[in-house]
Amino acid sequence: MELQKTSNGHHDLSPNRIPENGFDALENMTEGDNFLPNKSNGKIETQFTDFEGKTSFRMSIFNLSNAIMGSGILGLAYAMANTGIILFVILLISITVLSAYSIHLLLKTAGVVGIRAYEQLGYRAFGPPGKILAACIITLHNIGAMSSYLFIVKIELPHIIQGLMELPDNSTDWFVDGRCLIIIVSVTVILPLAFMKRLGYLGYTSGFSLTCMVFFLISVIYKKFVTECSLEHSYNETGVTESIYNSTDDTCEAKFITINPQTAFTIPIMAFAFVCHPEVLPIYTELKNPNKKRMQNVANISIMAMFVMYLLTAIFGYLTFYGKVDSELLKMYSKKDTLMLCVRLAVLIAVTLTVPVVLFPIRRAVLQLLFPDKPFHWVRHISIAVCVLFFVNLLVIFVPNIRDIFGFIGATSAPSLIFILPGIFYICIVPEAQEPLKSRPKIQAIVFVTLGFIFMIMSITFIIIEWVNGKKTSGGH
Ligand SMILES: NC(=O)C[C@H](N)C(=O)O
Repeated sequence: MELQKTSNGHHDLSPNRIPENGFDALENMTEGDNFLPNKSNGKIETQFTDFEGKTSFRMSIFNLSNAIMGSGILGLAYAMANTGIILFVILLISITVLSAYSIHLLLKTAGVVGIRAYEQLGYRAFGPPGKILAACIITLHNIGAMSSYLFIVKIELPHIIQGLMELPDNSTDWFVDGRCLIIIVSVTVILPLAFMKRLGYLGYTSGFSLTCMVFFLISVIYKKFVTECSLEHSYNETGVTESIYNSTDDTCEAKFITINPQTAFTIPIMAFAFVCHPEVLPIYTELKNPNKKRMQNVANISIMAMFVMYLLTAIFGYLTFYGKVDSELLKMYSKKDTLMLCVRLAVLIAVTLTVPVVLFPIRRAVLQLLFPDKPFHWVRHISIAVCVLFFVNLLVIFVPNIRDIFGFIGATSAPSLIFILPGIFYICIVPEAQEPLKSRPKIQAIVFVTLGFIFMIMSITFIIIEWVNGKKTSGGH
């Protein structure tokens, strides 16, 4: 689709010129595009004319909640075991509030310039390097998130099939080989959903994915009440159930505050669990009757709902297994238990249905980097999805441990996406005339960015120390 060029060579996106297919216009959008500055109350607000969204408020909440909710939830009980209940609650509340504030910064910045693409905000702030940086961080982060989801499929699906078919644990058939199974799931479920032209179409699968997670939460709560601590059984690698507690151990006691070497992973795990920022602007682009307040409401409702689910899962998961809880909560439940078999299946469905949502921003980033001026084309749309999924499949086949993914991504790209980039974009893009550098919102944003850097440096340092020590104590394995 051709957009009319203005006299200065930029695309004209004025309301009189709303293209028939706004989505193409968004894909076509280049750095020099004009938007409509609209001065009201002395503030420069820009109307979005790039794309006329059709996704309802409710579907947008489902999509954003689905983007937030993923494998991060499985690591939260482990985080609580390594911080204690009080410290965990304080940290979780802080990350929730900061995450919502970060979305406020993103939406406000997008409103000022009239662009609803993370990479384009990078461009407005720092030119081409800013755009490349934003695209790379989004790609890195979302590939990490997708890998962690497929990792769960690789580990859990064989157990479910073995349990349902009552096969012995040492069976070597191809249909209980996690590597084959992720390829089958990728081709039959994920790829068709990833081929959808719009994120809005995934609202129904996102709603279903959230329902599966609610079932998971209810089961975790139920298990806490039917499991006696001293009789608790843990599923181990050989499939033999065994008591995980001994009388000299105090692991049946809940700790209120704990600090140990694994505490280093807490902030990265929580930060990872709340990342949804690459999906916020694409969801905003497709929202019906978009304005900042409406999108902020979508974000606040989604974040609050996920906060409640995260808190309950962490508390009840921790109070079931206490200090022995694994970094992947599901590993703690017996695989002979039919209820937990269904729960595993539900989590697996939930994370599988999240993969296409997380893939959308990667494709957008790749398109913005490699084909910035090209109109929408099915071949590009499909081939990027195929390549990304192929790469992620390869990665998952070689990933050693899910905790390392949480730790690494949580420590690097998560603070960048939540704190550093939205804050820096806000400071650079919102004009001095509208908000001077010494105004309260700008100072807040500066503090926010500084906090992000502190989190990032602290987490990376702790994790490196933990890895080095861990290697030493385990004889380098
Ligand atoms: N969307 C993401 O990047 C990760 C997601 N917040 C999770 O917990 O898995």
